[in-house]
Amino acid sequence: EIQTGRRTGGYQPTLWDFNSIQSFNSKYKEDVHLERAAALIEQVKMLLQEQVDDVRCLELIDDLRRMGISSHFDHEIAQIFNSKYFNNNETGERDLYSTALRFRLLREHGFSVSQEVFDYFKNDNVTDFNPSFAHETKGLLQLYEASFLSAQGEETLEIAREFARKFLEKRVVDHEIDDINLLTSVERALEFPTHWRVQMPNARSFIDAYKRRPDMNPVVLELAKLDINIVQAQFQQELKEASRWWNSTCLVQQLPFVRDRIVECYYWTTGVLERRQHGNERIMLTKIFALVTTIDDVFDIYGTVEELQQFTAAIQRWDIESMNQLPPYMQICYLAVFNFVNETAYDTLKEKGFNSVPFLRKAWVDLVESYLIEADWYYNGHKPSLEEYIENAWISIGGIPILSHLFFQLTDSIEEEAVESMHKYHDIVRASCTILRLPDDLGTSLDEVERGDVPKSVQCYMNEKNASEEEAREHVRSLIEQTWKTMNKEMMMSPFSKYFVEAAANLGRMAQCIYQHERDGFGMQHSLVNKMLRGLLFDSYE
Ligand SMILES: CC1(C)[C@@H]2CC[C@@]1(C)[C@@H](OP(=O)([O-])OP(=O)([O-])[O-])C2
Ligand SMILES: [Mg+2]
Ligand SMILES: [Mg+2]
Ligand SMILES: [Mg+2]
Ligand SMILES: [Mg+2]
Ligand SMILES: [Mg+2]
Repeated sequence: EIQTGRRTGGYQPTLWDFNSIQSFNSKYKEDVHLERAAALIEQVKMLLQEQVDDVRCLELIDDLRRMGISSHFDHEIAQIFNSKYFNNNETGERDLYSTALRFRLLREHGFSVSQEVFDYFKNDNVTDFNPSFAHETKGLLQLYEASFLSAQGEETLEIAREFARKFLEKRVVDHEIDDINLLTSVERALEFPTHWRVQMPNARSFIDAYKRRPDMNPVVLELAKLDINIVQAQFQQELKEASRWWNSTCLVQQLPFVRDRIVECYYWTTGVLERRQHGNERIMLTKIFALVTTIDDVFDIYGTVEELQQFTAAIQRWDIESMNQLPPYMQICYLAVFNFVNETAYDTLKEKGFNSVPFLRKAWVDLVESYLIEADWYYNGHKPSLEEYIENAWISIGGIPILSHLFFQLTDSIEEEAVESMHKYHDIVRASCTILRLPDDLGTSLDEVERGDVPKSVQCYMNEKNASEEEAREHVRSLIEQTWKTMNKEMMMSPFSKYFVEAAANLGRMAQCIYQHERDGFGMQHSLVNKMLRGLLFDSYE
């Protein structure tokens, strides 16, 4: 029923208070560890350059990324991919495993290699893959992984995914995979394909798997174990700074109903911005996540319709005088956003000579307008169709200000044309926000609808199609898969900086990570996600 008056979100307090966050420490800040890591990095560079067998080289590159250390080797890896040898399409080999591995890594590195490399493995009337490959577990696994790099209309990759999934699942069920490491890799891929996995939050579990492999390289393993501890020490420093900012805003004290989740906000950024040098960007992004969470809760839980209309009007006007008409709890929200935007815009103007205020302002206005639409729907008991809902909800998830701020942070020389293209909302923005929105609905909408919120994608589909919840969830999962095809195409074509495109893809990936198993790893602090979070931020890797 429609509850009026002040509600609560039913969220638990934070698991880590200010003092516990400030007390985290790591011995891996010391030079002795940094020097050892530097020496190991040089040895792995040699390893990369010595690899004459290109499949072994591809496997090493894949392993380095999954263990979270490939950013040390960007230059060496780029050299390898740009060498003619790797780039030729008419590869002689007729081996499913190496063809699929090469295809995935080339596409992941921005080469739009054609799906036709798989034609050889299809049956005569090209409607499916040749069943003679159905017993090659390693080849099937790489074919399955490669299929997630598909853009719309790439029929062969569509067929590849179904073919590989069918036979991999069969081999798992029939216990036909004797190699425990291969079985682990297959189960891991069937749960989440590599292409959908963020790097740092998954690194620890992959290092665990790597050290059990007979073909693991001890130098690579030592570097991976040392490096994840070194990066943990860096992440802790960044988290402490973000926590000091959050504490100084006093938003938690003044708005006790909002989610106090600064650690989870910071954790999110370790998936979005995976490069060591982007520490300041992670701290800025943490602030955005915290502000979006706060305002989302004001609209979803606490504000009356009149107050929400006033807040929206004040943001639309974007002048400091507008604060006066707002109730006190909204004044502090307003000023927190206003100050944050102007502070980041100041940096962009100072460092890059570009005035980002009009674009950042538009991003925040678009967000609160979408919140107001949802609030109106809720208070009027409106049940939108799935299409009507998504048309607004890809905006109300908060990805637009996130990506707008990231655009200015991650673009070195800012061109007016690229800024306009980004802010008309380029397809890559909508794809990223949609892959952020849909897993969020799968993870949070049951709690949200129970406490009182607008029907979300799952509920809209159930209402519209008179479908069961499981049918609705399956449909939403298929929408995520479809949206990834748009994201894949945009990643290959987009005119934006490599780091921005990477962050846009990772923003959605991290939602899939936070809401894995369709539970709320953010608001409700789901234990599985919390274990991964502690493993990356707090517990050293021994
Ligand atoms: C960072 C976020 C993705 C953004 C702010 C907090 C979130 C975890 C999510 O919160 P939620 O309440 O689920 O958003 P919505 O469903 O109310 O739009 C929206
Ligand atoms: Mg909400
Ligand atoms: Mg909301
Ligand atoms: Mg809402
Ligand atoms: Mg939600
Ligand atoms: Mg919600």
